[in-house]
Amino acid sequence: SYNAVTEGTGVGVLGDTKKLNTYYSSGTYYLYDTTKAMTGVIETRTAKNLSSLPGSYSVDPDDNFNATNQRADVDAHYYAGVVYDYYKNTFNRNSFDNKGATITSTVHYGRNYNNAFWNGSQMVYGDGDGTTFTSLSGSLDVVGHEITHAVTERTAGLEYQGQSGALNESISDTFAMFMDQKNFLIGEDVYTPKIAGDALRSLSNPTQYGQPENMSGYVNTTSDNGGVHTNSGIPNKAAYNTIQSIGYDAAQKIYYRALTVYLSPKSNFSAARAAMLASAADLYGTGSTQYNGVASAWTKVGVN
Ligand SMILES: Cc1cc(C(=O)NCC(F)(F)F)no1
Ligand SMILES: [Ca+2]
Ligand SMILES: [Ca+2]
Ligand SMILES: [Zn+2]
Repeated sequence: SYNAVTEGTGVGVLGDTKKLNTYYSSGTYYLYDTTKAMTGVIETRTAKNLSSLPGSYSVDPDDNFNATNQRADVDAHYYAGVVYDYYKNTFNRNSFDNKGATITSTVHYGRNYNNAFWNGSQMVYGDGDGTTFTSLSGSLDVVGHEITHAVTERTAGLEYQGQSGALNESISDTFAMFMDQKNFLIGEDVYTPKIAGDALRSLSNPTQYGQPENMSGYVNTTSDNGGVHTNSGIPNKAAYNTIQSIGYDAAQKIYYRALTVYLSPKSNFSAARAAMLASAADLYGTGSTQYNGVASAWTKVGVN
């Protein structure tokens, strides 16, 4: 038998059919995408509900990944490709390291695991418990959020605690919005599958899910690395304000330049405002509509 780049099909977490970039070798099809302009590949694996990583390749005998227990694998693979394409097509960034690193995703991690994370080397997704979450790879904004943690790690390196940690979280939520422009919600496709219309977080209305949306509401706590998933509501609202005032394209260019040129490990919210303004000045000039839109976006959330 021979090896070949193939195109398969799959059914995702929400029951939607999609085309997949797969690979044929010795009678088996793999979720192994060699079609991107990278030195590495996009590969998807399964932990088979145990917790050893990276687990074994997700495979299928006929290149139609339509079994119920393959749905999380299908979406992790498909959305990783969407995220790769977003960074390459929008900013000419070649994977999270800008050197074409392989993107490895592992699904079916643990049992009833209600979360997803970047572990420093790869993506990891739980199946959820069916009440709080369904399989977490089923949502582009979750996949975009997690892979953006890898980008942040290789660029600004924002320390994951306190204000820099909340900013780290907000960068991931914000780029998830840039990739998935249908709403300003995070996780709505996989959060509480039995309840319609809710989400894990909202960037337009952080308070709806218990997050502050102004510096006056900053939560000082020791839990969750100093409340990184709570205080992210403040820069998230600033990002929403920015998009509302200058649009997605200018906003994403400003955010990417801030992330890759101006932000650094200990940057706090005030440093973020300065980084965004410096980026807006570089790209559009001080006093430009974009510059002024950024300034007011952050002033409105109490960050100067
Ligand atoms: C509390 C809390 C929220 C998160 C979170 O955002 N996880 C990433 C996501 F992509 F799964 F949403 N983790 O702990
Ligand atoms: Ca969303
Ligand atoms: Ca829900
Ligand atoms: Zn995160």
